[in-house]
Amino acid sequence: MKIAVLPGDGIGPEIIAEAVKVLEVLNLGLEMETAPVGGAGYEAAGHPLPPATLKLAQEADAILFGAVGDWKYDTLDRPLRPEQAILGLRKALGLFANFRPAICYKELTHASSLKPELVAGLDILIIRELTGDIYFGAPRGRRVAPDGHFPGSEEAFDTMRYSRPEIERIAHVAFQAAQKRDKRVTSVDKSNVLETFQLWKDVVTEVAKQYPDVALDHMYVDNAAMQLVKEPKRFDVVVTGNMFGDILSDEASMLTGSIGMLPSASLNDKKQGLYEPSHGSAPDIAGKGIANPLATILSAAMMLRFSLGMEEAALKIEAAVQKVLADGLRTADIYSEGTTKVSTSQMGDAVVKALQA
Ligand SMILES: NC(=O)c1ccc[n+]([C@@H]2O[C@H](COP(=O)([O-])OP(=O)(O)OC[C@H]3O[C@@H](n4cnc5c(N)ncnc54)[C@H](O)[C@@H]3O)[C@@H](O)[C@H]2O)c1
Ligand SMILES: CC(C)[C@H](C(=O)O)[C@@H](O)C(=O)O
Ligand SMILES: [Mg+2]
Repeated sequence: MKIAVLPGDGIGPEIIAEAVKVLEVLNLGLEMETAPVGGAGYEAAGHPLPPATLKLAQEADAILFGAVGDWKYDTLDRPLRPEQAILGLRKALGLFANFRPAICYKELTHASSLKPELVAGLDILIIRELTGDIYFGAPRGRRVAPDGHFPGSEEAFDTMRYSRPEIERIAHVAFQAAQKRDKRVTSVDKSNVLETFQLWKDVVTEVAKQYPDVALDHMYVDNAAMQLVKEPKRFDVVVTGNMFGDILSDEASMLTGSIGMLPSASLNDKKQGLYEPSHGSAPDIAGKGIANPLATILSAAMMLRFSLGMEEAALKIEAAVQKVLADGLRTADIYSEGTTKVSTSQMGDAVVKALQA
């Protein structure tokens, strides 16, 4: 099995190093090859997604991705910005289904932003459509007023769009995921305002008829943002569009204790997948050795499960993460009194040790 390892920028290389350590100790015979991406790709080859990196990703069975981006690239035009690398990979590989599980480990109920009783036992699966919506809709661009005189008259625009097949396939993914869980799907939209999400709601409702064993409800995104912090356990599977899913998954991460705990899997219809933490490159803490590597380590577990068919090894990693938390080890983002603060690499080492025990 060949894995493309793309560390990226900021804390990307720090957290990926820990996930690689964990995979190596399991001795699974994985062939891991590293390539630059994002700002690192721009520095190495003049493009955030260098052709050689894209080729490696296309040929791999799975991709383990860190994060891309840094404030210093904010002045670059869109095609050259580091973030285009992850968007380009998602599009090129057809990774339309993004799984972002928000699970609150019992050891972290006190690290959550909510009262412990609201998050105890929390297990939500956010399914975010990942290759459509306003992220990829055309046309998009900027327009200068014909007179060209007033900078203030410049206009910028993006297009929010979904086609019926795009909504159908993500709805099927959500209902099938719910069948293996608590059999409840909440479809999050903004159909009271947007044409795009009226179609979304109609299509999800139609697809639901094929899954009579799954209960479907619909919720507007503004209400969903509120319900997530009021009563998060009312949700089982949440299915939504690209942009709403981006925002709601960051919000949901704080129910689990930290954005550093939220893994993700982005899948196409061939089981090829890209696995990355839901967070970004965190330039504010990069190089300090304090980033939480657990979201990346848990993403590696998802990789073993979904793309490589190694369920047993995935379960081992998840159990090892639980063990280090039960032993009281915490990176700064999930630290609380009475626990032991550890660095990024100490956390990775502890997971390795738990796997060797
Ligand atoms: N998939 C990706 O590669 C991805 C995802 C999100 C953001 N980004 C990019 O990352 C850069 C920074 O964006 P941002 O600051 O808005 O979001 P971010 O997720 O990088 O950071 C937000 C906050 O969370 C903290 N944080 C994030 N990950 C952490 C971890 N593992 N452990 C501890 N704390 C952690 C950061 O220190 C910061 O305070 C931008 O260039 C953005 O575009 C990339
Ligand atoms: C970096 C950015 C393009 C990306 C997104 O918006 O999808 C990120 O926020 C994420 O959640 O993976
Ligand atoms: Mg995001």
